Amino acid sequence: MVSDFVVPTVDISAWVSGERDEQTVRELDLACRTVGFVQIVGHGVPAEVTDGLADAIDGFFGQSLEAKKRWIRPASENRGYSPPKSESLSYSLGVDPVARMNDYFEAYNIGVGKNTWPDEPTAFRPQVEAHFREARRVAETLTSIFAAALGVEPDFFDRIAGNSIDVLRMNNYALEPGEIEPGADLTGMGEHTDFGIVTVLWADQVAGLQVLGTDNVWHDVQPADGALLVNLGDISARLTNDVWMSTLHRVKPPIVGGTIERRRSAAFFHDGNGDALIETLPRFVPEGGVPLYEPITVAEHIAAKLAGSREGHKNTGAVRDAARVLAASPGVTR
Ligand SMILES: O=C(O)CCC(=O)C(=O)O
Ligand SMILES: [Fe+2]
Repeated sequence: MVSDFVVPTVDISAWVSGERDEQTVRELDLACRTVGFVQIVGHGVPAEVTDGLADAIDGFFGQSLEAKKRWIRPASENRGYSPPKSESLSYSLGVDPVARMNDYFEAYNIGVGKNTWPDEPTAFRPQVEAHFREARRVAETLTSIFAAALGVEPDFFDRIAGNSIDVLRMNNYALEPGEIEPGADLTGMGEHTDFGIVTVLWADQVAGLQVLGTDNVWHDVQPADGALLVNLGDISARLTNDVWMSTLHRVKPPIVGGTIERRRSAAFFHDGNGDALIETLPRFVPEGGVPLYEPITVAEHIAAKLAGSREGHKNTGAVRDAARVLAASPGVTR
């Protein structure tokens, strides 16, 4: 099948240098309306910072499972280490994964507020913090462009996200050849939408990330050289009555000759202030119509989604997302 699915590339260098360029606003708005994923270039993140992040990820996940398990925290904290198969992201949508707790990604979460830092590797904390600062700067540059695109006051996102409960989730997708059953339908991370305003994703160029297009087909997506992949989350869809897309995605690395190639990513979630009330912007509600979503605070929305993915019960509030997953042709890619 010939597909015209493309993740657009937008250069934000003008906004990074403080210039409110209109062309950038139009390009980003179009990407948000039609795909919900965008390749961001001109973001200004120094190569040393990205290299440091990759080093930190390699150093931490390269340790034994026993060593890593020392950094497990209670699920309610959303911090520290999550071993493989401890979360099932499709539960955040109310969709049963084929087998419960099937996702084999392992992760390490840090974020604003109190954190747990591993003692090894010793450079982990400064390397990860340097990337966290850069990712937050990029997210805030993006929300300035969003404000222009949405026709809201320039300080709109400062008000709903000036004290944002940002989280960085570093993911490692790796299975030893012996751990792979022949014919198994393995999922690195189950299908889900992100919860917040916007996600700034660093990933290496190993295949695995798939994005559900409006054609209902899963498409492979890799970051372009030097680009950060950015996608919208549910809060942006709620603000715009689904005019901006919180696009479904998953990680399903190809199995070649009984092995998968190890893959790494780091997702920075810019979610908004916990107590910010998210209501659809009036200009996105059709004349005489009602918004698709009820007002909700950021904290309430995230709690409902996390309860689904980490504690193993379905999120019954996610009926609309679940319908999209079930409508997609399973496993079909370009
Ligand atoms: O590993 C990836 O590329 C995607 C990760 C992701 O979707 C997430 O952490 O929410
Ligand atoms: Fe995601």
